[in-house]
Amino acid sequence: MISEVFSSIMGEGKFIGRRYIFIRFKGCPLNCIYCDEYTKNDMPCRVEEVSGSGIFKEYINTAENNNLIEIINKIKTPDLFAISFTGGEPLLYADKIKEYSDILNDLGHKTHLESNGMFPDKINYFDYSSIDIKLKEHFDFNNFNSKKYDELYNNELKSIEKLYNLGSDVYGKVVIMENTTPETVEQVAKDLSDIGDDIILCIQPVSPFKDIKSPSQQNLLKIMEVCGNHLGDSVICTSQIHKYLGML
Ligand SMILES: C[S@@+](CC[C@H](N)C(=O)[O-])C[C@H]1O[C@@H](n2cnc3c(N)ncnc32)[C@H](O)[C@@H]1O
Ligand SMILES: Nc1nc2[nH]cc(C(=O)O)c2c(=O)[nH]1
Ligand code: SF4
Ligand SMILES: [Mg+2]
Repeated sequence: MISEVFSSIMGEGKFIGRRYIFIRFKGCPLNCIYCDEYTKNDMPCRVEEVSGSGIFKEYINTAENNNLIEIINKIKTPDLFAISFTGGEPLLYADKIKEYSDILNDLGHKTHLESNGMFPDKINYFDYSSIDIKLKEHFDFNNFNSKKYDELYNNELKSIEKLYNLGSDVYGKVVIMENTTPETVEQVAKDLSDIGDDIILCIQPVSPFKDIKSPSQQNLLKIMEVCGNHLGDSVICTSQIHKYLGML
């Protein structure tokens, strides 16, 4: 179920720079061509021994609440902002994560969901939530047809709306690549603004991955501007700072 637990700086999205504990869950039904975590799905579970040390101990099973909660108590730090449930796709384990997040909230911690939004029916309340809005170009279209994509996109909007209505501090994130067009992302911004014009859209230039390249400065800025037509200044560029810092 869990592939790793570690403490680091939030490297993406609206809360970039904040101290987090990340709980990464295994497995994902999607296969985004840029995904930098896909290979972790078949790793044995590893848990950081000392907060931020990057020194891990392998565990066979952290599925028990007391074990995971114990681990969090051991690696939490005074600057801890929130605990992220990520993956893979964490909502594959929605019931278990609901249990964990209720315990963590009772212990005074904030929770953060990092999800691809494909399971709106599995959405529960999280203090913070990031829904990664996928674009058609994020998939190898040999196994991802237009009908399947439209269903995914609509589910992502439903997940954002559900989290918004639950009172979660929810934001959208969209990875843009070298050839992503402003029109494509503008549609995302328009659809988000129909849910709530105070929802932040994070434009995340892809970190180079295999032969996938980042967008030019001009393209990035053009994309942000057209999104601003719908979301005003609720548009921010966030690129994976943990990679620049050489951190997990
Ligand atoms: C690994 S996914 C796990 C959570 C969830 N499945 C999702 O897609 O949001 C976490 C985030 O990593 C980001 N990501 C993965 N690979 C990336 C890359 N090469 N460049 C930029 N962001 C990337 C995506 O924005 C994604 O939201
Ligand atoms: N530092 C750091 N920040 C992150 N924000 C989202 C991440 C993810 O993989 O879900 C991530 C990650 O893997 N590392
Ligand atoms: S949905 Fe998230 S975990 Fe799954 S392949 Fe895409 S980026 Fe990776
Ligand atoms: Mg990551």
